[in-house]
Amino acid sequence: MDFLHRNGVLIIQHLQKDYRAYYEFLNFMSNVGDPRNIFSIYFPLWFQLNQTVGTKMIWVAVIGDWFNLIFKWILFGHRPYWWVQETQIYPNHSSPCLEQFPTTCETGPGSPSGHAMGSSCVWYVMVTAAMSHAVSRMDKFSITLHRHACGRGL
Ligand SMILES: O=P(O)(O)OC[C@H]1O[C@@H](O)[C@H](O)[C@@H](O)[C@@H]1O
Repeated sequence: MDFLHRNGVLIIQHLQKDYRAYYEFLNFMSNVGDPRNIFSIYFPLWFQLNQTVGTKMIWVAVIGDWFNLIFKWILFGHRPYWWVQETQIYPNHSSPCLEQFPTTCETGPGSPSGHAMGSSCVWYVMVTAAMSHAVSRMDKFSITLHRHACGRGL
């Protein structure tokens, strides 16, 4: 497990150091995808616009959270922020410094991340809904164009 945690810490350091310029964007994406928004914003909103997407949202929240809970019970993984303080693999107090954010300040087991699982599900449902909406509009537009062209004898 130490091997996994060590590599996880390296990835976090890489993201926090080399992608600092994208902080606002990544934070925005993370906040928009926050699963807690499903119940208060996305489900009521999507259910009005499209019942299928609204229902998908609520299932994603329920099934996603359930899976996350089961995986957390099984793995019971450390969070990188406390693991770097507790592990013995960094000699002479050379443990890396990881930046924390309000969403990462959680006390329960950290692996797998509920936030990562939930946000990717939210984004998946929203992006696929937007894409199928765009495709159906394009289809309608091309049918109208085709009819128009046929009507003019082109
Ligand atoms: O398991 P993780 O990654 O700490 O994420 C859990 C948290 O993820 C957040 O997105 C949710 O809003 C919180 O309610 C939840 O506790």
